[in-house]
Amino acid sequence: MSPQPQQTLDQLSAARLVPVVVLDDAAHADPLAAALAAGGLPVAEVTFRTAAAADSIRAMAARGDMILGAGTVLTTDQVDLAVAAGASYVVSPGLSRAVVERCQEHGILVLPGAVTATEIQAALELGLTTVKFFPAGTSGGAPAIKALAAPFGGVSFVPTGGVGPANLHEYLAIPAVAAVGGSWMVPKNLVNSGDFAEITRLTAEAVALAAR
Ligand SMILES: O=C(O)C(=O)C[C@H](O)[C@H](O)COP(=O)(O)O
Repeated sequence: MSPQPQQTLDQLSAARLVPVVVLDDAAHADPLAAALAAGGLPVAEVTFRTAAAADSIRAMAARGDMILGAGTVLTTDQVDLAVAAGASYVVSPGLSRAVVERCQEHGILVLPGAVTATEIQAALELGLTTVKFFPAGTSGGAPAIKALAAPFGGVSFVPTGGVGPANLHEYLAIPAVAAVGGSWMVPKNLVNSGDFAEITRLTAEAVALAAR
């Protein structure tokens, strides 16, 4: 049984950071999860950009210590695969009614991308109050979120795309920001070369920065 959407959102808000993971090989999933947990961040958004996504989520879920989501979810079939693999939340680059409604049927948290007032209103009409703000950097960044948070007082945002150590604080300082997502602590080259110690170091550094 998946956790309730609010429970998952509370976990992500407490973590403040959501590592966005692209795995070419599900064999890397368990050591990567171990590296993230060792860095103090047992959280991952495993993207459906690769065929290894569902098996990677399954391998990470088997550990029992991860807050696991599926990213780049574009179809209802991917929602079903993600939930069956053990994901407790789903992230989409944009707002798809079909994807949102399938997540709601499963009773799991869904974070669709929304960067305009119109997109946020569409999310509200689907009963959502948290959206992914993607791609954050090229959609106006922190000033855009502040401007949108004014009329949409009850909405919270998870900015992702172009977020890193240099601008993390601009986003986390905004009360409407629940957490930020990013791939900077899990670079693909380190995953593929098996340098999990460096991933733990980058993760611990990110956790320390977010706590400041
Ligand atoms: O398409 C999706 O649903 C995604 O998951 C997009 C990723 O969240 C961002 O591409 C990560 O952005 P960077 O941290 O700048 O690498």
